[in-house]
Amino acid sequence: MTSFRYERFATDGAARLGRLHTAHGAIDTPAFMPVGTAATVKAMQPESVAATGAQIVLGNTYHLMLRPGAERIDRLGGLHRFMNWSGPILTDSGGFQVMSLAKLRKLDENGVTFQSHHDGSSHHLSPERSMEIQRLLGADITMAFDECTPFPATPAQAADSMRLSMRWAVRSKAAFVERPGHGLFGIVQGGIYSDLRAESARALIDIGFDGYAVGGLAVGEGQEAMFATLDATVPLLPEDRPRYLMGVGRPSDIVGAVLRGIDMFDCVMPTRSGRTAQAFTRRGTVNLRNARHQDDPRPLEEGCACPACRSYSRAYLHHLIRSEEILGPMLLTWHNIQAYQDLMRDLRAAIGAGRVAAFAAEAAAREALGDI
Ligand SMILES: COC(=O)c1ccc(CCNc2nc3cc4nc(N)[nH]c(=O)c4cc3[nH]2)cc1
Repeated sequence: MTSFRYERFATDGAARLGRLHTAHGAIDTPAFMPVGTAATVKAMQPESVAATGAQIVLGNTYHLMLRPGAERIDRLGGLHRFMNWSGPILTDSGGFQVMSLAKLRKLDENGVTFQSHHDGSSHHLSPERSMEIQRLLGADITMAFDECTPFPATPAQAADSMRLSMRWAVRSKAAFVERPGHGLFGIVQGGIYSDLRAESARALIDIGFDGYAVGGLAVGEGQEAMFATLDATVPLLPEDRPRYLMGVGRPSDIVGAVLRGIDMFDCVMPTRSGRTAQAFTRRGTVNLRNARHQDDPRPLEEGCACPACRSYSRAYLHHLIRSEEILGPMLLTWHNIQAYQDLMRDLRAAIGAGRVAAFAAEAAAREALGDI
């Protein structure tokens, strides 16, 4: 039986090269998790997601509890079977999505009561119910039930919100059912305030988790404040456990966070942007709706191994987008997920070679070139 275990192979400054072992397989870190919110990485078949090199995907408690329902997925064999993904799955715990999507939310010490954004039906989430839902889904990595502190927040507001999340972290840990190869991650809160972040990190370490997420970021604070918060938070986290920065981000966000000791990421950007004709390349983003591509026979990105770059021209991708053909978002999504996985692969290689700072500078210089 696989035990949930993080191995660290090398460090380069604060950056780490590692591997996380779970019941459904191993994840090489630093890793990017494609977002599979409603039991699908939108516009991609699971075998295509695996072909990009992605080893773990993210699912959402909030969306799946509303539709099709956690008990239904459990009856059908769990989320891995349901979505035909045999690798590790991490599920977010629902608090963030409730606050960003649900209607008529009432938050109290016990949890959150809300109306579904689909049909207005009433629902409730608490640390205990969130742990039960993530167990029913069969998540390899369960996230503690927390409140993502809104931005901006005063120090007092951030402190109250963080301390609620810490009380919920205790209840999450108590309700989590330990199983071999399955882990529970705590989530650090505290807004952009270093002292609150330190208090939150200490509280979570005292409770004891299999991994530590940095939450409450990528909420509009900007890259500078995000990096400053990481500088104040990550050094306080145990070195022998994975660190996960939730909801991040653009390539430059990911590179900067890896340099600060983050091991795991998730973001809707590559998938959502792929559906709006935005392609990520090493020379920055490319808007394929732009007429400048209509006669361009070149691939989107030289050297990229994805189907879009191997078999099609920019002119064809532009045509698909303009024609609103379904193949357009499919190919661009695949490319973007491939581009993110290639970035993580390059970061892992650079850390292993002790040259991650040089790699970061080269990547920033390439991105600054802009597309040609
Ligand atoms: C095209 O790209 C986009 O539309 C797009 C939208 C949102 C984000 C930011 C997502 N940010 C974010 N996700 C998050 C998820 C979180 N989950 C929990 N449990 N706790 C948190 O504290 C938390 C913070 C987050 N911050 C990034 C990109």
